Amino acid sequence: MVFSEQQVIDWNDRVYIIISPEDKRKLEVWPEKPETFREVIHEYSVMLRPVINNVFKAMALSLNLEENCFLNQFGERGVMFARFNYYPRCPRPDLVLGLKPHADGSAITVVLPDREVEGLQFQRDGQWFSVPTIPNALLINVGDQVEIMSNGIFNSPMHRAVTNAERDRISLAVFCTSEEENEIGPADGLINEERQDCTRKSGIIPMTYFEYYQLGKRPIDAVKI
Ligand SMILES: O=C(O)CCC(=O)C(=O)O
Ligand SMILES: [Fe+2]
Repeated sequence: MVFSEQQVIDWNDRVYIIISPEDKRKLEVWPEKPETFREVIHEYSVMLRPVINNVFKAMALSLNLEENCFLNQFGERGVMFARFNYYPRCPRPDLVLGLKPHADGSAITVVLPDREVEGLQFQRDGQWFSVPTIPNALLINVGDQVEIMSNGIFNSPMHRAVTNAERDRISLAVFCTSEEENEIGPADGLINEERQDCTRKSGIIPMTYFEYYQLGKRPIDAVKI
């Protein structure tokens, strides 16, 4: 999305569509080719649901919380936004990023990274670490909504995609974002004397998200107290 002339453009082409719930799909903008696209993406979205449910439950249990507390905030009709990223090889990888540093605005993001070409990096203690390629593995990333639901215990990490001069790279990121009507807040049991509520109750508005992204800011900072 282009908001200003000064904006630094990311080195990637993308298709960005809602894949679930089914009645939110805008099929008129879905690619028609390859011909199997719709069927495969439908199957993928159906099969992701139990994976997502299990991840939310495991996260809640790991904090000794009621198993459905994150899942309920996500909702039966939590939305899956799919972003198909294509990063062409780039003549100046020293100057150009595929995706600028950002944290995801989702609850969790399920990434199907390129099978062979590395490019995704996460930041820790000011340093960037590359995610190794593991064919057919899914990478689950915590987004801002889970940082809020877990009252800051699970961090939504900064990450970026770098470019390279030799090979094109592709990835599919599915942003699992709570049902629009649901207000996100820290789960019961996570607010106590030691750990006060660290965010205002809110969902994160997608338009604000992309504006913040271009400015290199984290939208979650807008809801922090
Ligand atoms: O290209 C990747 O591996 C990750 C993409 C990503 O972080 C995103 O689309 O938000
Ligand atoms: Fe991301």
